[in-house]
Amino acid sequence: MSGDGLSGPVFRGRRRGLMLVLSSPSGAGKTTLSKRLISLNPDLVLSISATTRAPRPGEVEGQDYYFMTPKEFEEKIAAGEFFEWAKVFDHYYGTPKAPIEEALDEGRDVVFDIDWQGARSLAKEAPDDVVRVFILPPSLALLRDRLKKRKQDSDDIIKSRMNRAKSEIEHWNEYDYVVLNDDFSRALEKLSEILHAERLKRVRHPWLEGFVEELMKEE
Ligand SMILES: Nc1ncnc2c1ncn2[C@@H]1O[C@H](COP(=O)(O)OP(=O)(O)OP(=O)(O)O)[C@@H](O)[C@H]1O
Ligand SMILES: Nc1nc2c(ncn2[C@@H]2O[C@H](COP(=O)(O)O)[C@@H](O)[C@H]2O)c(=O)[nH]1
Repeated sequence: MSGDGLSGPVFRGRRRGLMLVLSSPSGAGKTTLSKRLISLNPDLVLSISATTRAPRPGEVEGQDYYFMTPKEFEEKIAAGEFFEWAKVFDHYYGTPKAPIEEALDEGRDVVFDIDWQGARSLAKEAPDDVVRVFILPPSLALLRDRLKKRKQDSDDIIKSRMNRAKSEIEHWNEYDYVVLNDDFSRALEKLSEILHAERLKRVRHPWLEGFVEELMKEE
């Protein structure tokens, strides 16, 4: 795990990966932030969610989402294939379990772009591994502007996302960190700092116990 300061060649691979969960009202910038964070951190992978909503222009199957019908989604729920799932804006969204478990076991960190329901479920499922960050927009007026300028949703969809913004923001204090995405570079820098500090946490380095035990045997 490069870049965490505790993982020279001797310790490489001994840290368990962490789950960096980003939530925000729609349009606050979590997708853009998570993609930039990943481009700066090769050890970081994005959790690709499944959804029953239609693809937006330019969205690619398997890169942005796994797009599926409600029937396919419900079959996967029944088969226990999701780490968590929720209904957001009247569509199903869910986190496939297998790729996440594989990445964490390999000691890789995973970023999640999910709503407050998903964040709550993941924190319950894996309290030691989850780090929750809430992204706030500078104002609701600027949030609406960003959704409009993104040019990917109809006016009706933008309206329904704005209607839901306050009920997402209401959950801000369930999160470990809150980042205000006013200036993009500054928000990205704060997110990077959170990631790097969290990587250093004692609990993420189980090898330390054995290391200190050996250290204490020395005269
Ligand atoms: N700090 C910023 N200043 C101005 N525009 C921004 C900033 N951060 C992101 N944006 C722009 O705002 C729009 C919405 O960002 P993004 O799609 O990342 O939001 P999101 O939170 O992932 O939304 P959704 O939940 O709908 O997927 C994009 O066009 C993005 O380029
Ligand atoms: N609980 C989950 N929420 C998810 C997941 N994937 C995405 N989302 C959230 O849904 C809304 C809408 O996303 P959009 O791509 O249609 O704009 C947004 O808040 C996402 O964070 C998931 O797997 N689980």
